[in-house]
Amino acid sequence: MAIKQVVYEPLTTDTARELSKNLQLFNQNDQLSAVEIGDGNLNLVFRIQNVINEKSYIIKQALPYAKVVGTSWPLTLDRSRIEGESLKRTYQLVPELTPKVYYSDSTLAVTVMDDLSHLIILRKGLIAGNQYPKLAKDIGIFLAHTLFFNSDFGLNQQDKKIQSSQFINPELCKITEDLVFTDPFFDHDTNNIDDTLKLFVTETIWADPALKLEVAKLKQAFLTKGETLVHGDLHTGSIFVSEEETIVIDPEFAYYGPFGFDVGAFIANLILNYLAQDVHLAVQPQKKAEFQRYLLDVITETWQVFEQEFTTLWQEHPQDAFMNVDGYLEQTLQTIFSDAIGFAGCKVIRRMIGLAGVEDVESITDVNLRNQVKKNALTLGKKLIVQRNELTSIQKLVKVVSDHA
Ligand SMILES: Nc1ncnc2c1ncn2[C@@H]1O[C@H](COP(=O)(O)OP(=O)(O)O)[C@@H](O)[C@H]1O
Ligand SMILES: CSC[C@H]1O[C@H](OP(=O)(O)O)[C@H](O)[C@@H]1O
Repeated sequence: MAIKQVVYEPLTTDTARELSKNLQLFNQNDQLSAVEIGDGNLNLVFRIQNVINEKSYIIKQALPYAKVVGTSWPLTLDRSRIEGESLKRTYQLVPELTPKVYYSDSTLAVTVMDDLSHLIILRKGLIAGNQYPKLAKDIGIFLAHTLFFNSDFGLNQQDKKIQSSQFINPELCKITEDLVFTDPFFDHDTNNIDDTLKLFVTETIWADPALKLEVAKLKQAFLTKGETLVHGDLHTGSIFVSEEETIVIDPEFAYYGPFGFDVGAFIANLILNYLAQDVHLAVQPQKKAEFQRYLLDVITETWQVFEQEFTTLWQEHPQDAFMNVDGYLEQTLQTIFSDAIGFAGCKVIRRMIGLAGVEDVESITDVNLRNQVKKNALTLGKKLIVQRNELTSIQKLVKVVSDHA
């Protein structure tokens, strides 16, 4: 094993290659290639590969600032520790859906994990119009097992308190509090709004007090509901897929938060792809209808699998004396569902007008067509937030999406 690094410094391809040899991931004489492949908003990601036998690893390193903005936005390196610890905990619960961590160092802020380059990032796969038959089942299972077994329902309640203290993540939570729950709902300078969309945003979002009241409640839930260890950023860019595999990466926003948060993030990003397909597949109406149907089926099946699996875990692994009380499970699931819809609405809106848009929509080059998708998303996001307590079944949610024009 390597001698522990005592000073932080950002890796280069050369030092990343050297680190992988020091960690004995490879033999000293192996010829290695090293490439920085990070395309996310925050971190460096190096792929190190033996050029002869093609064995490879990923070294992810946090930078002391937010890469998308630059050094003017300092950011804690502790997010790397959180990500490593979250991946390890998740691997205990759902190993087939999580990359294995081989090494982590909180000083150097690195996590060494499986290379998943044989898979594709879900967002890219969906933009290309690909369907993934295992996706809904896998994410439903992922959500049920991680959310249940890290909560007071499925984890010894003393152990849960101790575990929650390892996932205090104030700086990354603040990013979400600002970028998801606050800035998009005001005329804030972090927002990224085309001039031609500003009037619509002003009238539809910023001037709607009823919407703001509901967002305030959802933000309060994010701030105070320490129910379970959530991934914290479960968008379609955080999921690797193929026809056979689904692997969830990038839990640096993990913290003890509301059950519905990850469910809502996943649904929101499927909805954004759904709306963007109005443009991407405009010239193939039949394929568009079929693909959008597929996306709605993924939303439906994910929730149904989550609900069934959560119910089974609740019945088979209860940690609380009240869990066999009539109606408790049903009420818990209903609250998770309405929270999830509200969070989904906030996430849809933030990706349309806040910092850090999504490729599904930003890749639409015609500004008028892009704005039309954004307007649809903003009004649908609003509906989800305001109507979340009336949308009491997955069928009702899917109908709101498919009826939305
Ligand atoms: N384990 C991995 N295997 C292969 N590629 C990866 C892996 N982890 C990350 N990547 C690549 O790096 C990109 C950014 O990774 P991500 O964890 O999302 O970084 P960030 O935290 O900056 O968003 C991913 O979109 C993917 O292309
Ligand atoms: C300044 S961070 C913006 C945004 O980036 C994160 O996503 P990712 O790193 O996975 O692309 C997260 O969603 C943050 O809200």
